[in-house]
Amino acid sequence: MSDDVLSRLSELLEARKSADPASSYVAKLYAKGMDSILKKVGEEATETVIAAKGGNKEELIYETADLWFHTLVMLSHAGLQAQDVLNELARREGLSGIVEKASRKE
Ligand SMILES: N=c1c2ncn([C@@H]3O[C@H](COP(=O)(O)OP(=O)(O)OP(=O)(O)O)[C@@H](O)[C@H]3O)c2ncn1[C@@H]1O[C@H](COP(=O)(O)O)[C@@H](O)[C@H]1O
Repeated sequence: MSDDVLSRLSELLEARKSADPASSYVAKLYAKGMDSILKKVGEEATETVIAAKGGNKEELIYETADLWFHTLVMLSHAGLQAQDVLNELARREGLSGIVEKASRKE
């Protein structure tokens, strides 16, 4: 598979589905279930907003990484991967290209 960070992390999150919750943070989250994962996503989203308001770029990067990571765990628990979201963004990019071309013709 591809060697980018998101792909590697997606593979790791998939592998953690059969890992021991005692030795893995991700396996522990899976064992707690979707509601607990969503609670973490909500907390990390709030911490990201607070960091953005605070204006410290390092804090914002750190909290956004926490948020992205927990949304990846959420997707994985739902049977999805980062690539599914990247595909949707690519589809929208394609759509905006079509809209741009159409508006240039007008
Ligand atoms: N990228 C991450 C990552 N980002 C954040 N976190 C964890 O997410 C948690 C963030 O939650 P908080 O800041 O609220 O800290 P906390 O109080 O310890 O969290 P809670 O106990 O309240 O859930 C911390 O425990 C971090 O360690 C991560 N844990 C794991 N990964 C990746 O996932 C891989 C698999 O991890 P394990 O399953 O632990 O092997 C690792 O190799 C990493 O690549």
